Amino acid sequence: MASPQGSGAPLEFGGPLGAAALMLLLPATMFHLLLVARSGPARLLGPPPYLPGPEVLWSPQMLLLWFTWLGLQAALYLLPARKVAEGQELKDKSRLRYPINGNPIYDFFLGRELNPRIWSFDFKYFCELRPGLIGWVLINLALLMQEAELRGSPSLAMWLVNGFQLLYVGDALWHEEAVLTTMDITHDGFGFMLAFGDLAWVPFTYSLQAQFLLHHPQPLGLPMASVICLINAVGYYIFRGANSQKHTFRKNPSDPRVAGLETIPTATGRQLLVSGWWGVVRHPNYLGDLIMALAWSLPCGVSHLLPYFYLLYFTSLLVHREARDEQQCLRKYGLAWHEYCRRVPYRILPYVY
Ligand SMILES: NC(=O)C1=CN([C@@H]2O[C@H](COP(=O)(O)OP(=O)(O)OC[C@H]3O[C@@H](n4cnc5c(N)ncnc54)[C@H](OP(=O)(O)O)[C@@H]3O)[C@@H](O)[C@H]2O)C=CC1
Ligand SMILES: CC(C)CCC[C@@H](C)[C@H]1CC=C2C3=C(CC[C@@]21C)[C@@]1(C)CC[C@H](O)C[C@@H]1CC3
Repeated sequence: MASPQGSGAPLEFGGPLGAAALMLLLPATMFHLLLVARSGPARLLGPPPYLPGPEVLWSPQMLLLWFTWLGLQAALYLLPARKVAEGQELKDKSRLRYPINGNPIYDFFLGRELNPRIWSFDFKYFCELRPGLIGWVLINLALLMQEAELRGSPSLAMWLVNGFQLLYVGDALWHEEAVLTTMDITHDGFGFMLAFGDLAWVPFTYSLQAQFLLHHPQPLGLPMASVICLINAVGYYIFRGANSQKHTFRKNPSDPRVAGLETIPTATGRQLLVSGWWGVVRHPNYLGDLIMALAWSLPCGVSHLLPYFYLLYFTSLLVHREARDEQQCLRKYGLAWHEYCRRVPYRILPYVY
Protein backbone atom coordinates (compact mmCIF):
# COMPACT_ATOMS: atom_id res chain seq x y z
CA MET A 1 0.00 0.00 0.00
CA ALA A 2 1.32 3.41 -0.80
CA SER A 3 0.54 7.05 -0.32
CA PRO A 4 -1.44 8.33 -3.31
CA GLN A 5 0.76 11.36 -3.69
CA GLY A 6 4.47 11.68 -3.16
CA SER A 7 5.48 14.25 -0.55
CA GLY A 8 6.46 16.73 -3.27
CA ALA A 9 3.27 16.44 -5.33
CA PRO A 10 1.20 19.65 -5.65
CA LEU A 11 -1.86 19.76 -3.37
CA GLU A 12 -5.27 19.45 -5.05
CA PHE A 13 -8.78 20.51 -3.94
CA GLY A 14 -7.43 23.80 -2.56
CA GLY A 15 -5.08 22.01 -0.12
CA PRO A 16 -5.98 21.59 3.57
CA LEU A 17 -8.24 24.68 3.63
CA GLY A 18 -10.25 23.47 0.64
CA ALA A 19 -10.38 19.96 2.05
CA ALA A 20 -11.61 21.19 5.45
CA ALA A 21 -14.28 23.37 3.80
CA LEU A 22 -15.46 20.47 1.62
CA MET A 23 -15.76 18.14 4.60
CA LEU A 24 -18.09 20.62 6.29
CA LEU A 25 -19.94 21.73 3.17
CA LEU A 26 -20.66 18.34 1.61
CA PRO A 27 -22.61 16.75 4.50
CA ALA A 28 -24.36 20.10 5.12
CA THR A 29 -25.35 20.31 1.44
CA MET A 30 -26.62 16.75 1.47
CA PHE A 31 -28.85 17.42 4.51
CA HIS A 32 -30.03 20.70 3.05
CA LEU A 33 -31.03 19.02 -0.22
CA LEU A 34 -32.91 16.25 1.57
CA LEU A 35 -34.77 18.72 3.79
CA VAL A 36 -35.82 21.12 1.06
CA ALA A 37 -36.79 18.34 -1.36
CA ARG A 38 -39.66 17.38 0.92
CA SER A 39 -40.74 20.94 1.72
CA GLY A 40 -43.52 22.67 -0.21
CA PRO A 41 -41.51 25.48 -1.84
CA ALA A 42 -38.50 23.15 -2.50
CA ARG A 43 -36.20 26.14 -2.89
CA LEU A 44 -32.63 25.10 -3.66
CA LEU A 45 -31.26 28.42 -2.47
CA GLY A 46 -33.66 29.12 0.40
CA PRO A 47 -33.13 28.08 4.03
CA PRO A 48 -34.28 24.58 5.03
CA PRO A 49 -37.87 24.53 6.36
CA TYR A 50 -36.87 22.98 9.71
CA LEU A 51 -33.86 21.39 11.38
CA PRO A 52 -34.49 17.85 12.57
CA GLY A 53 -33.54 17.08 16.14
CA PRO A 54 -31.04 14.38 17.13
CA GLU A 55 -33.89 11.91 17.81
CA VAL A 56 -34.75 12.05 14.08
CA LEU A 57 -31.13 11.82 12.92
CA TRP A 58 -30.08 9.02 15.24
CA SER A 59 -31.79 5.65 15.19
CA PRO A 60 -30.16 2.36 16.25
CA GLN A 61 -32.41 0.49 13.77
CA MET A 62 -31.13 2.63 10.90
CA LEU A 63 -27.54 2.06 11.95
CA LEU A 64 -28.21 -1.68 12.08
CA LEU A 65 -29.88 -1.53 8.66
CA TRP A 66 -26.90 0.37 7.27
CA PHE A 67 -24.38 -2.15 8.60
CA THR A 68 -26.56 -5.02 7.38
CA TRP A 69 -26.56 -3.44 3.91
CA LEU A 70 -22.78 -3.03 3.96
CA GLY A 71 -22.38 -6.56 5.36
CA LEU A 72 -24.59 -8.02 2.65
CA GLN A 73 -22.67 -6.20 -0.06
CA ALA A 74 -19.36 -7.27 1.50
CA ALA A 75 -20.53 -10.91 1.57
CA LEU A 76 -21.58 -10.75 -2.10
CA TYR A 77 -18.30 -9.07 -3.00
CA LEU A 78 -16.38 -11.91 -1.35
CA LEU A 79 -18.27 -14.65 -3.25
CA PRO A 80 -15.68 -16.82 -4.99
CA ALA A 81 -17.65 -16.98 -8.29
CA ARG A 82 -16.34 -13.73 -9.78
CA LYS A 83 -14.10 -12.53 -12.52
CA VAL A 84 -10.61 -11.51 -11.49
CA ALA A 85 -9.36 -8.61 -13.59
CA GLU A 86 -5.90 -7.20 -13.78
CA GLY A 87 -5.68 -3.54 -12.84
CA GLN A 88 -3.59 -0.74 -14.29
CA GLU A 89 0.03 -0.44 -13.35
CA LEU A 90 -0.01 1.92 -10.38
CA LYS A 91 2.26 4.78 -9.44
CA ASP A 92 3.64 2.73 -6.56
CA LYS A 93 5.36 0.22 -8.86
CA SER A 94 8.79 1.39 -7.82
CA ARG A 95 9.03 2.03 -4.08
CA LEU A 96 6.72 2.53 -1.13
CA ARG A 97 6.87 6.01 0.31
CA TYR A 98 5.38 7.00 3.65
CA PRO A 99 5.55 10.75 4.14
CA ILE A 100 5.63 11.43 7.89
CA ASN A 101 4.24 14.87 8.99
CA GLY A 102 1.79 14.97 6.12
CA ASN A 103 -1.05 17.45 6.21
CA PRO A 104 -3.65 15.76 8.44
CA ILE A 105 -6.77 17.54 7.14
CA TYR A 106 -5.78 17.20 3.51
CA ASP A 107 -4.68 13.60 4.01
CA PHE A 108 -7.92 12.76 5.81
CA PHE A 109 -9.92 14.21 2.91
CA LEU A 110 -8.01 12.56 0.06
CA GLY A 111 -6.81 9.50 2.00
CA ARG A 112 -3.26 8.37 2.71
CA GLU A 113 -3.64 4.83 1.46
CA LEU A 114 -4.13 4.31 -2.25
CA ASN A 115 -5.59 0.82 -2.09
CA PRO A 116 -6.37 -0.19 1.50
CA ARG A 117 -7.03 -3.91 1.62
CA ILE A 118 -7.54 -6.66 4.12
CA TRP A 119 -6.46 -9.81 2.30
CA SER A 120 -8.22 -9.54 -1.05
CA PHE A 121 -10.97 -7.23 0.24
CA ASP A 122 -10.27 -3.91 -1.49
CA PHE A 123 -12.17 -1.19 0.43
CA LYS A 124 -12.03 1.47 -2.26
CA TYR A 125 -13.02 -0.76 -5.17
CA PHE A 126 -15.82 -2.29 -3.09
CA CYS A 127 -17.23 1.10 -2.06
CA GLU A 128 -16.88 2.72 -5.50
CA LEU A 129 -19.51 0.52 -7.11
CA ARG A 130 -21.59 -1.70 -4.91
CA PRO A 131 -23.22 -0.27 -1.76
CA GLY A 132 -23.72 3.28 -3.02
CA LEU A 133 -24.68 2.69 -6.65
CA ILE A 134 -27.01 -0.23 -5.92
CA GLY A 135 -28.29 1.66 -2.86
CA TRP A 136 -29.17 4.61 -5.15
CA VAL A 137 -31.28 2.34 -7.38
CA LEU A 138 -33.00 0.80 -4.33
CA ILE A 139 -33.83 4.23 -2.90
CA ASN A 140 -35.26 5.23 -6.30
CA LEU A 141 -37.35 2.06 -6.36
CA ALA A 142 -38.61 2.66 -2.82
CA LEU A 143 -39.65 6.19 -3.84
CA LEU A 144 -41.44 4.82 -6.90
CA MET A 145 -43.33 2.33 -4.73
CA GLN A 146 -44.18 5.02 -2.21
CA GLU A 147 -45.57 7.17 -5.02
CA ALA A 148 -47.69 4.25 -6.22
CA GLU A 149 -49.03 3.84 -2.68
CA LEU A 150 -49.72 7.57 -2.36
CA ARG A 151 -51.27 8.26 -5.75
CA GLY A 152 -52.44 4.89 -7.05
CA SER A 153 -49.63 4.45 -9.59
CA PRO A 154 -46.15 5.84 -10.24
CA SER A 155 -46.09 8.90 -12.49
CA LEU A 156 -44.52 8.82 -15.94
CA ALA A 157 -41.83 11.22 -14.70
CA MET A 158 -40.95 8.82 -11.86
CA TRP A 159 -40.75 5.90 -14.31
CA LEU A 160 -38.37 7.85 -16.54
CA VAL A 161 -36.06 8.91 -13.71
CA ASN A 162 -35.99 5.34 -12.36
CA GLY A 163 -35.43 3.83 -15.80
CA PHE A 164 -32.64 6.22 -16.81
CA GLN A 165 -30.74 5.87 -13.55
CA LEU A 166 -31.19 2.09 -13.51
CA LEU A 167 -29.64 1.99 -16.98
CA TYR A 168 -26.71 4.11 -15.75
CA VAL A 169 -26.05 1.93 -12.69
CA GLY A 170 -26.59 -1.30 -14.65
CA ASP A 171 -24.08 -0.04 -17.22
CA ALA A 172 -21.50 0.76 -14.50
CA LEU A 173 -21.87 -2.73 -13.00
CA TRP A 174 -21.80 -4.42 -16.40
CA HIS A 175 -18.56 -2.59 -17.26
CA GLU A 176 -17.19 -2.97 -13.74
CA GLU A 177 -13.66 -3.59 -14.96
CA ALA A 178 -13.49 -0.09 -16.48
CA VAL A 179 -13.50 1.42 -12.97
CA LEU A 180 -9.98 0.04 -12.50
CA THR A 181 -8.59 2.68 -14.87
CA THR A 182 -10.36 5.66 -13.24
CA MET A 183 -8.30 8.19 -11.29
CA ASP A 184 -10.27 7.26 -8.18
CA ILE A 185 -8.62 3.85 -8.22
CA THR A 186 -5.22 4.69 -9.69
CA HIS A 187 -4.53 8.15 -8.23
CA ASP A 188 -6.75 9.20 -5.30
CA GLY A 189 -6.42 7.74 -1.83
CA PHE A 190 -9.35 6.25 0.04
CA GLY A 191 -10.24 9.12 2.35
CA PHE A 192 -13.29 11.16 3.32
CA MET A 193 -13.97 12.22 -0.29
CA LEU A 194 -14.44 8.74 -1.69
CA ALA A 195 -15.83 7.10 1.46
CA PHE A 196 -18.46 9.82 1.94
CA GLY A 197 -18.94 10.22 -1.83
CA ASP A 198 -19.52 6.53 -2.48
CA LEU A 199 -21.52 5.63 0.61
CA ALA A 200 -23.60 8.74 1.31
CA TRP A 201 -23.40 11.33 -1.46
CA VAL A 202 -24.21 8.97 -4.34
CA PRO A 203 -27.26 7.16 -2.88
CA PHE A 204 -28.80 10.22 -1.22
CA THR A 205 -28.13 13.09 -3.61
CA TYR A 206 -28.13 11.16 -6.88
CA SER A 207 -31.70 10.05 -6.00
CA LEU A 208 -32.78 13.68 -5.51
CA GLN A 209 -34.94 13.78 -8.65
CA ALA A 210 -37.01 10.81 -7.47
CA GLN A 211 -37.30 12.35 -3.99
CA PHE A 212 -38.44 15.61 -5.52
CA LEU A 213 -41.04 13.87 -7.68
CA LEU A 214 -42.53 12.05 -4.71
CA HIS A 215 -43.25 15.32 -2.95
CA HIS A 216 -43.83 17.48 -6.03
CA PRO A 217 -45.69 15.48 -8.71
CA GLN A 218 -45.10 16.82 -12.23
CA PRO A 219 -47.41 16.41 -15.21
CA LEU A 220 -45.56 14.93 -18.19
CA GLY A 221 -47.14 14.18 -21.54
CA LEU A 222 -46.02 11.48 -23.96
CA PRO A 223 -44.49 13.86 -26.57
CA MET A 224 -42.27 15.54 -23.96
CA ALA A 225 -41.43 12.15 -22.42
CA SER A 226 -40.32 10.91 -25.86
CA VAL A 227 -38.07 13.94 -26.35
CA ILE A 228 -36.50 13.34 -22.92
CA CYS A 229 -35.96 9.64 -23.75
CA LEU A 230 -34.25 10.69 -26.96
CA ILE A 231 -31.94 13.08 -25.05
CA ASN A 232 -31.03 10.28 -22.62
CA ALA A 233 -30.42 7.87 -25.51
CA VAL A 234 -28.11 10.36 -27.28
CA GLY A 235 -26.21 10.95 -24.01
CA TYR A 236 -25.88 7.24 -23.36
CA TYR A 237 -24.77 6.57 -26.94
CA ILE A 238 -21.92 9.10 -26.65
CA PHE A 239 -20.98 8.04 -23.07
CA ARG A 240 -20.86 4.32 -23.85
CA GLY A 241 -19.34 4.76 -27.32
CA ALA A 242 -16.49 6.90 -25.98
CA ASN A 243 -15.79 4.74 -22.92
CA SER A 244 -15.87 1.49 -24.89
CA GLN A 245 -13.69 2.89 -27.65
CA LYS A 246 -10.96 3.90 -25.18
CA HIS A 247 -11.28 0.69 -23.20
CA THR A 248 -11.00 -1.49 -26.34
CA PHE A 249 -8.06 0.56 -27.58
CA ARG A 250 -6.19 0.39 -24.26
CA LYS A 251 -6.72 -3.38 -24.04
CA ASN A 252 -5.75 -4.16 -27.62
CA PRO A 253 -4.86 -1.34 -30.06
CA SER A 254 -5.04 -3.77 -32.99
CA ASP A 255 -8.65 -4.77 -32.23
CA PRO A 256 -10.48 -4.34 -35.61
CA ARG A 257 -13.02 -1.99 -33.95
CA VAL A 258 -10.31 0.60 -33.21
CA ALA A 259 -7.38 -0.38 -35.43
CA GLY A 260 -8.38 2.13 -38.13
CA LEU A 261 -8.39 5.12 -35.79
CA GLU A 262 -5.70 7.78 -36.02
CA THR A 263 -3.27 7.95 -33.08
CA ILE A 264 -0.41 10.02 -31.66
CA PRO A 265 2.61 8.07 -30.35
CA THR A 266 3.94 9.04 -26.90
CA ALA A 267 7.34 8.56 -25.25
CA THR A 268 5.80 6.02 -22.85
CA GLY A 269 5.08 3.62 -25.72
CA ARG A 270 1.32 4.13 -25.31
CA GLN A 271 -0.67 5.94 -27.97
CA LEU A 272 -3.37 8.58 -27.80
CA LEU A 273 -6.48 8.33 -29.95
CA VAL A 274 -6.95 11.42 -32.07
CA SER A 275 -9.93 10.38 -34.19
CA GLY A 276 -13.23 8.68 -33.43
CA TRP A 277 -14.94 9.92 -30.24
CA TRP A 278 -11.61 11.06 -28.74
CA GLY A 279 -11.00 13.26 -31.78
CA VAL A 280 -14.23 15.23 -31.26
CA VAL A 281 -13.36 16.58 -27.79
CA ARG A 282 -10.79 15.52 -25.20
CA HIS A 283 -13.48 14.13 -22.88
CA PRO A 284 -16.39 12.84 -25.00
CA ASN A 285 -17.47 10.48 -22.18
CA TYR A 286 -18.07 13.51 -19.91
CA LEU A 287 -20.18 15.13 -22.62
CA GLY A 288 -22.42 12.04 -22.86
CA ASP A 289 -22.65 11.83 -19.07
CA LEU A 290 -23.73 15.49 -18.85
CA ILE A 291 -26.39 15.05 -21.55
CA MET A 292 -27.80 12.15 -19.52
CA ALA A 293 -27.71 14.30 -16.37
CA LEU A 294 -29.91 16.83 -18.19
CA ALA A 295 -32.35 14.07 -19.22
CA TRP A 296 -32.64 12.95 -15.56
CA SER A 297 -33.70 16.43 -14.45
CA LEU A 298 -36.10 17.32 -17.27
CA PRO A 299 -38.91 14.97 -16.10
CA CYS A 300 -39.08 17.15 -12.96
CA GLY A 301 -40.21 20.16 -15.01
CA VAL A 302 -38.72 23.62 -14.91
CA SER A 303 -40.58 25.12 -11.95
CA HIS A 304 -37.75 24.36 -9.47
CA LEU A 305 -33.98 24.53 -9.54
CA LEU A 306 -33.60 21.70 -7.03
CA PRO A 307 -33.86 18.74 -9.47
CA TYR A 308 -31.14 20.42 -11.54
CA PHE A 309 -28.75 20.30 -8.62
CA TYR A 310 -27.18 17.08 -9.95
CA LEU A 311 -26.55 18.70 -13.34
CA LEU A 312 -24.92 21.74 -11.72
CA TYR A 313 -22.84 19.72 -9.25
CA PHE A 314 -21.85 17.22 -11.93
CA THR A 315 -20.78 19.95 -14.38
CA SER A 316 -18.44 21.42 -11.77
CA LEU A 317 -17.19 17.96 -10.74
CA LEU A 318 -16.38 17.05 -14.33
CA VAL A 319 -14.77 20.41 -15.15
CA HIS A 320 -12.53 20.01 -12.07
CA ARG A 321 -11.92 16.32 -12.85
CA GLU A 322 -11.03 17.13 -16.44
CA ALA A 323 -8.47 19.70 -15.23
CA ARG A 324 -6.93 17.16 -12.84
CA ASP A 325 -6.79 14.51 -15.56
CA GLU A 326 -5.22 17.05 -17.92
CA GLN A 327 -2.41 17.69 -15.40
CA GLN A 328 -1.80 13.98 -14.97
CA CYS A 329 -1.75 13.38 -18.75
CA LEU A 330 0.62 16.30 -19.24
CA ARG A 331 2.99 14.78 -16.67
CA LYS A 332 2.66 11.34 -18.29
CA TYR A 333 2.79 12.25 -21.99
CA GLY A 334 4.53 15.69 -22.13
CA LEU A 335 4.91 16.92 -25.71
CA ALA A 336 2.55 14.27 -27.11
CA TRP A 337 -0.21 15.65 -24.87
CA HIS A 338 0.47 19.18 -26.16
CA GLU A 339 0.14 17.80 -29.69
CA TYR A 340 -3.16 16.11 -28.75
CA CYS A 341 -4.49 19.40 -27.30
CA ARG A 342 -3.49 21.19 -30.49
CA ARG A 343 -5.26 18.60 -32.67
CA VAL A 344 -8.34 18.39 -30.40
CA PRO A 345 -8.68 21.88 -28.89
CA TYR A 346 -12.01 21.49 -27.03
CA ARG A 347 -12.22 19.69 -23.70
CA ILE A 348 -15.88 18.69 -23.23
CA LEU A 349 -18.27 20.68 -25.41
CA PRO A 350 -17.27 21.20 -29.07
CA TYR A 351 -16.67 24.87 -29.99
CA VAL A 352 -17.61 26.02 -26.45
CA TYR A 353 -15.29 24.51 -23.84
N1 LIG B 1 -21.61 9.93 -12.22
C1 LIG B 1 -20.53 10.36 -11.60
O1 LIG B 1 -20.58 10.87 -10.49
C2 LIG B 1 -19.21 10.26 -12.26
C3 LIG B 1 -19.09 9.64 -13.48
N2 LIG B 1 -17.87 9.59 -14.10
C4 LIG B 1 -17.79 8.90 -15.39
O2 LIG B 1 -16.87 7.84 -15.26
C5 LIG B 1 -16.19 7.61 -16.51
C6 LIG B 1 -14.69 7.54 -16.29
O3 LIG B 1 -14.18 8.86 -16.11
P1 LIG B 1 -12.72 9.24 -15.58
O4 LIG B 1 -12.26 8.24 -14.61
O5 LIG B 1 -12.76 10.66 -15.14
O6 LIG B 1 -11.73 9.22 -16.80
P2 LIG B 1 -11.70 8.76 -18.29
O7 LIG B 1 -12.38 7.46 -18.51
O8 LIG B 1 -12.11 9.89 -19.14
O9 LIG B 1 -10.15 8.48 -18.47
C7 LIG B 1 -9.16 9.47 -18.57
C8 LIG B 1 -7.91 8.76 -19.05
O10 LIG B 1 -8.11 8.29 -20.37
C9 LIG B 1 -6.86 8.24 -21.06
N3 LIG B 1 -7.00 9.08 -22.25
C10 LIG B 1 -7.30 10.40 -22.31
N4 LIG B 1 -7.36 10.81 -23.58
C11 LIG B 1 -7.10 9.73 -24.35
C12 LIG B 1 -6.99 9.52 -25.74
N5 LIG B 1 -7.17 10.52 -26.61
N6 LIG B 1 -6.71 8.29 -26.18
C13 LIG B 1 -6.52 7.26 -25.31
N7 LIG B 1 -6.58 7.40 -23.98
C14 LIG B 1 -6.88 8.62 -23.50
C15 LIG B 1 -5.82 8.80 -20.10
O11 LIG B 1 -5.28 7.70 -19.34
P3 LIG B 1 -4.25 6.61 -19.95
O12 LIG B 1 -3.59 7.25 -21.11
O13 LIG B 1 -3.34 6.30 -18.82
O14 LIG B 1 -5.08 5.43 -20.36
C16 LIG B 1 -6.66 9.62 -19.15
O15 LIG B 1 -6.02 9.77 -17.91
C17 LIG B 1 -16.63 8.73 -17.44
O16 LIG B 1 -17.60 8.28 -18.33
C18 LIG B 1 -17.24 9.77 -16.51
O17 LIG B 1 -18.23 10.51 -17.18
C19 LIG B 1 -16.76 10.12 -13.53
C20 LIG B 1 -16.85 10.74 -12.32
C21 LIG B 1 -18.06 10.85 -11.58
C1 LIG C 1 -18.43 14.02 -2.46
C2 LIG C 1 -17.66 14.72 -3.50
C3 LIG C 1 -18.30 15.98 -3.94
C4 LIG C 1 -17.29 13.98 -4.71
C5 LIG C 1 -17.45 12.51 -4.64
C6 LIG C 1 -17.21 11.95 -5.96
C7 LIG C 1 -17.76 10.56 -6.12
C8 LIG C 1 -19.23 10.56 -5.75
C9 LIG C 1 -17.54 10.16 -7.57
C10 LIG C 1 -16.04 10.16 -7.92
C11 LIG C 1 -15.97 9.29 -9.10
C12 LIG C 1 -17.08 8.52 -9.17
C13 LIG C 1 -17.41 7.60 -10.21
C14 LIG C 1 -18.66 7.04 -10.27
C15 LIG C 1 -19.69 7.34 -9.22
C16 LIG C 1 -19.41 8.64 -8.48
C17 LIG C 1 -17.99 8.74 -8.00
C18 LIG C 1 -17.71 7.70 -6.93
C19 LIG C 1 -19.01 5.99 -11.30
C20 LIG C 1 -18.89 4.64 -10.62
C21 LIG C 1 -20.45 6.20 -11.82
C22 LIG C 1 -20.80 5.22 -12.94
C23 LIG C 1 -19.81 5.37 -14.09
O1 LIG C 1 -20.12 4.44 -15.11
C24 LIG C 1 -18.40 5.10 -13.60
C25 LIG C 1 -18.09 6.15 -12.52
C26 LIG C 1 -16.63 6.11 -12.08
C27 LIG C 1 -16.35 7.33 -11.23
